[in-house]
Amino acid sequence: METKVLIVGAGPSGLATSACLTRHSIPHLILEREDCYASLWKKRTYDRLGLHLAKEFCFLPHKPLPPDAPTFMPKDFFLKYVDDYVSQFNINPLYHRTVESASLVEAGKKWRIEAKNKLEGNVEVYHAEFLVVASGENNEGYIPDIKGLSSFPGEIVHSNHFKSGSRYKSKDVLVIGCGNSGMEIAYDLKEHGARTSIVIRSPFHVLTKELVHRGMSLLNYLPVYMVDTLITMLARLKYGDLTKYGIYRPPRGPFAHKNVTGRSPVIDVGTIGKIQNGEIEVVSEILNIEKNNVKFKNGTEKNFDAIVLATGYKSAANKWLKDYKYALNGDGMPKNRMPNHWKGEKGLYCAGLSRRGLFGVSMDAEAIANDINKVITGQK
Ligand SMILES: Cc1cc2nc3c(=O)[nH]c(=O)nc-3n(C[C@H](O)[C@H](O)[C@H](O)COP(=O)(O)OP(=O)(O)OC[C@H]3O[C@@H](n4cnc5c(N)ncnc54)[C@H](O)[C@@H]3O)c2cc1C
Ligand SMILES: NC(=O)C1=CN([C@@H]2O[C@H](COP(=O)(O)OP(=O)(O)OC[C@H]3O[C@@H](n4cnc5c(N)ncnc54)[C@H](OP(=O)(O)O)[C@@H]3O)[C@@H](O)[C@H]2O)C=CC1
Ligand SMILES: O=C(O)C(=O)Cc1c[nH]c2ccccc12
Repeated sequence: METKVLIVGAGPSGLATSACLTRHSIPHLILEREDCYASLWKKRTYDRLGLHLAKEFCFLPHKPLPPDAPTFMPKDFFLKYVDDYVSQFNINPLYHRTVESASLVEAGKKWRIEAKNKLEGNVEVYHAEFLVVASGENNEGYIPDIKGLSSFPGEIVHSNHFKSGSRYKSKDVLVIGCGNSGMEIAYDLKEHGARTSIVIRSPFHVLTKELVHRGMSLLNYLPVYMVDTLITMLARLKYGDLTKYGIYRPPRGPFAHKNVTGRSPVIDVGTIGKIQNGEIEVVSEILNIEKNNVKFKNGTEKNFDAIVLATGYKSAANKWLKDYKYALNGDGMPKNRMPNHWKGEKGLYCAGLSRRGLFGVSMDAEAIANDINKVITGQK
């Protein structure tokens, strides 16, 4: 099948790019491996997830949020907005299509895309002038190489399959990873009566969602270092010294740290209080696992019934994008630096790979559609 633009993935990035292309009347197709759009949000997030960022940073292009949107939206409120977005822009992804390869053909003028149709069991071939990678920076769970992990006889679940702590009442559960997923899952486990421990091995910032909101608003007027100084000071006042729990702040401030490393500050949902009052135990880096027994670098050891790997994600675009070098590096992330990270060569683009959440998604989608429109109209 021939199309002008082919978009891989019907998450917020693919949907936003589709809406922006439609506004330029540019024909396109979206291929999605699942049976629905926004599959990360619908199928691979835990029940209690709500948006950590305020509503002014969490909408898609050309459609404001409804006036009754709360400052911090619950997941279902955001998903209802996405439903309305899809209807308004009449977006019709082709579902059950897993893109398995994409390469340049016809002397570098076209992209040839192969997708497995999971319903029919056959491979479909598409040709497009422009290819947009919108398969997500959270595409695959990252599973670290931890010595002895495979000997663990209990349940091991990655955070993208974790739904709720309700199944773990009175169990000893170890959460590995203390990003936003690990910290919130630890809280959820404790709320459901699990005896919960969390591995903390590197420094990170702890803020409230209100502090992040205030910081992001101030960034419109003040330089990053000033906002960082102010927000870190307010966070210190709120949380006090957390080093006795093994929680250290990185040398850079929270927004500079996000800009440089892509790592978000932990937006506390109540986990810190549970760590401070001893309900959740902090443990150090893992030395090795032997059956149910986990040994930690500080010499302690403990038996666990289940492990949650909240160890982060990776982009898996390089697995299918054979000619990735025109836009991505070896990790499947943009090779160009901001603000031109979304633009590759030979008609290749990437949306939603800049670690800037939905705000970044919207900016990429608009930039990509405008650029494709410029190329097409320039060609005429
Ligand atoms: C737990 C969690 C909470 C988050 N909360 C927030 C938040 O509150 N605010 C915020 O701004 N950001 C948040 N984010 C960041 C999140 O990445 C973005 O909100 C958003 O989902 C990115 O959209 P996307 O379309 O780029 O990627 P995704 O939402 O991951 O969508 C990618 C789509 O591509 C499909 N796909 C992948 N590979 C293929 C293939 N080979 N063939 C066909 N289809 C494919 C997938 O099935 C998926 O539907 C959160 C992320 C996680 C993991
Ligand atoms: N409500 C919301 O808005 C939410 C947003 N998110 C966002 O989704 C994205 C993904 O977050 P998340 O899933 O937390 O992933 P992150 O990549 O942010 O965090 C991964 C964590 O795993 C740790 N880790 C990795 N390997 C090991 C190991 N071998 N041993 C011990 N620890 C290890 C990392 O520690 P180290 O630093 O030492 O490598 C880090 O603490 C982020 O941008 C996050 O902000 C997530 C949840 C909720
Ligand atoms: O939810 C995330 O991790 C995001 O990537 C969203 C985001 C973009 N910029 C930020 C600054 C501070 C905290 C979260 C984010």
